[in-house]
Amino acid sequence: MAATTTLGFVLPTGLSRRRGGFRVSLIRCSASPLTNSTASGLVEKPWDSYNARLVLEDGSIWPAKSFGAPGTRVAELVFNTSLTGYQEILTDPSYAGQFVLMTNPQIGNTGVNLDDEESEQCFLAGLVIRSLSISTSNWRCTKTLADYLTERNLMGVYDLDTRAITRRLREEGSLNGVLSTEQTKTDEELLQMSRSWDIVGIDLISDVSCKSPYEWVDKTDPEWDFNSNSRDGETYRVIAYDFGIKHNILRRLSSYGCQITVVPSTFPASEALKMNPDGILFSNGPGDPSAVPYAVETVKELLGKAPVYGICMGHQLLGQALGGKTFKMKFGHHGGNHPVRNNRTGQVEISAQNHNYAVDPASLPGGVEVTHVNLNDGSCAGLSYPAMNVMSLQYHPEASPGPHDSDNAFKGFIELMKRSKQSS
Ligand SMILES: NC(=O)CC[C@H](N)C(=O)O
Repeated sequence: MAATTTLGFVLPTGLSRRRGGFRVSLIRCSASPLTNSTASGLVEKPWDSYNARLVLEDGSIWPAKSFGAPGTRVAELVFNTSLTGYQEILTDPSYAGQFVLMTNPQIGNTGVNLDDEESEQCFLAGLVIRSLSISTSNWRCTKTLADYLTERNLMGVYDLDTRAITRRLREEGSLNGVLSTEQTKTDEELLQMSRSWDIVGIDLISDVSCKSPYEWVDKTDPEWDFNSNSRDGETYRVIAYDFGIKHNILRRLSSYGCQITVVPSTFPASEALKMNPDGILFSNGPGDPSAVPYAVETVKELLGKAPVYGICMGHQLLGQALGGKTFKMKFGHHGGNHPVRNNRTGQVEISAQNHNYAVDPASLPGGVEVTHVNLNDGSCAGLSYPAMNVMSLQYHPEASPGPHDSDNAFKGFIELMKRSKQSS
C-alpha cells in the first residue's frame, strides 16, 4: 500500500475519499527528523521526543512533538499561508472548531505580545507547525509562544511534515483530525474519534459571542494608522453583531469615527433598532453559516432598516438573508495573500482571508451585485444590494494579520451611512 519517496516520507497510495469514510487503513507518516540523533550518536532530550500524534480521518498518522497543553482534541484541520501574524490567527474566534496548520515552516520567533490579541481568548482547537523557533526576539515580546499556549490550555505540536499534510488537504479537501498526547489511546481510537465528529451543522458562534452588550471605544494606535487621511470628523452610531468579532474590525470602525455598541449574536433586531443606529455591522465568526438560522432571521429583520456591512460570516449570513445559499468549499481560504478583484473599479487587492464556506452567486436574486471576486478560484468575495444599503466582504478588510489594501472598505461603509443619513 505505501510508497517511500526519495526524501524518506511514507506516502499512502490508493486513497479514495467517500463522504463519511475512507477506504484506507492507518498509515504512519513522518517528516525526516530535524536532527539525526541516532546517526550522530547523540541522544534526544526527553522534551524532543515524539510524544504526540495527529491522526487524520483519512487514516494517516503524523507523529509530532508537543509544545503546548497536553490532552486530546478533535477538530477540522485547515492550513494558513500567512508568513506572519500567528498571534492574531490564534486569537481569531473564527477558528473555533479547527486546528490551524501554518505553512510557514518556522513559527514562534517573535513570541507573543500584549497588542496583537484579536479577542480575549483563543478559541481554536490547536496549532500545528513544522519548526518551533528556538529563540524569541521582538521588542514587544512578553512571553514565548509555548508558554502562551500552555497558559491558555491550548495544544501545539511541531516537527510534522506540514508540506505533505497541506498537499493532502489541497487534494482531498478539509479533513477532520485528532491531536493527542495521551499514549494510552490507540491509533484506532483516535481515528474513530476523528471520523465520528463533524463541524458542519454545529452552531459555533454562540460559544464565542459576547454575553451582553458593551461599548467599544479603542481606536487604532495613531502610530500604526496608515490610512488616516480623508476622514471628515463626523460620528456614526454603529451596532456591531458579535458572531466572534475580531478587535481590529472594532478599532478600524472606531478610527473611522464610529461609536460602537457590540451586541451578542442573539440580540433581538427590535432592540437594535430601538438604539436608532446609523449602521449595523455583522461580524466574522466560526463554523457553518447554515447552522445558525436564528442569526439569518435577525439579519433579515434588519435589512432595509439601516445600512448594513457584513464581514466574512456576516457576509455569508447576508447572502442567505437576501435569498442566496452558502456551500462548503474544498479547503477554504486561509492566509494573507489572496488576490481579490473589485469588479466596480477593476482594482486588485491582496487580502487577508479565513473562511471555509462561500456564497453561491448563482443562488442570489436579481439586484444583488457580486462586487468582488477571489482571483484564485473565481469565488464570490463581496456583495452589494444598493436597494437596501447592503455591502459585504467575504474576506478581512481589517487585516490583522495581513495586507491593508482593503481598508478603504470601512470608508465605503461610512459613505453608505452618510448617504443614508442625508437622504432621510
Ligand atoms: N472568518 C469568518 O467569519 C469565517 C466564516 C465561516 N466560519 C467560514 O468558515 O466560512
